[in-house]
Amino acid sequence: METSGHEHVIEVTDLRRVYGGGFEAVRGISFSVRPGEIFALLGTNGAGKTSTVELLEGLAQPAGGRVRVLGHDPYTDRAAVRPRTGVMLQEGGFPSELTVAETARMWAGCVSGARPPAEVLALVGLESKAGTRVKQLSGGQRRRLDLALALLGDPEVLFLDEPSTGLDAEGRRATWELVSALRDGGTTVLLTTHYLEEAENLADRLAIMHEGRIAATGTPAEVTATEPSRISFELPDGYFVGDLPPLGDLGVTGHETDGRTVRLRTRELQRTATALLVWAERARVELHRLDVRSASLEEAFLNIAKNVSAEQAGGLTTKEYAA
Ligand SMILES: Nc1ncnc2c1ncn2[C@@H]1O[C@H](COP(=O)(O)OP(=O)(O)OP(=O)(O)O)[C@@H](O)[C@H]1O
Repeated sequence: METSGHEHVIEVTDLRRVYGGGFEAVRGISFSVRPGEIFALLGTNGAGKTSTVELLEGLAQPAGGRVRVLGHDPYTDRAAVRPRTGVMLQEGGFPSELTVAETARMWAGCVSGARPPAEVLALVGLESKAGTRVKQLSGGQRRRLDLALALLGDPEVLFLDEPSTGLDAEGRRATWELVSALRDGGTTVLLTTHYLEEAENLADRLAIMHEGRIAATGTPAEVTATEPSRISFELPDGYFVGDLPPLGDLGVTGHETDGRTVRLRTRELQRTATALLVWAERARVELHRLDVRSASLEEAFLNIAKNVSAEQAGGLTTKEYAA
């Protein structure tokens, strides 16, 4: 892919966005997206995801910092960037009286070298709705039409703002498969989402935004690894926590008990679980209701949001985990 000699398709450096009333929605964020990568911006409501994506799409000028898409400034060099990008906004806002096919044809007229409208409608599974008026589509079908239109120009870079909001589970999975297939074909994708499962399933790398800043970034596994794994089990009859091997020696970083149930936190899941099972084997006891699991992206997300808020409440600046 030709990226004007740039290794990254999207480069964001110390980006800031300030709205009319002086509100700073994006407070100096940096990240980059490599060719053929799916990068997800996650965040709480009002975190600044849409404000950021609009800057990447060249819809507004940053208050500070720098954006490059395919090596160009998307705002001042819009003519160079726009034909090579596809954009799916949160609200498509199409004339509701037109049919799906008419909408796709109208949109294709605005795109140079557009793919046949029927082809993109088939890609998103809307071919049977070609003759249906847009106002008669369900919310999920409208989202799929938005996606079809973003694909008309066969873009090198695709911006998807909450692509699966309003879709049912099947529609969401179909969208994930399509976006993955586009990535496998070389398209670079930047998406925003509220769905942690979506980021976990789709994203090669992600950034978690909170109150205008990036609180964590990396692969889903790297971000998840910031949280400890958990092991829980029921103490065997006649045993107490003090009968277990010294928990510190097992790599346990914290524990709590609730009646007979013991919950351990560890950053060395395999070592802790193995030591615990070896102990149980030697003691000839069964650990009932044993549950061993890595942290989920959801736990990492909730804790990051909580910790950042707590730091800010304490007057500290947000910790940047950004790589
Ligand atoms: N035009 C505007 N004028 C003033 N403030 C705005 C404007 N647009 C957005 N904001 C504020 O900027 C902040 C970030 O909004 P943004 O829409 O970027 O967040 P988001 O992460 O996309 O949220 P959501 O997940 O709810 O869509 C919010 O506090 C919002 O109220």
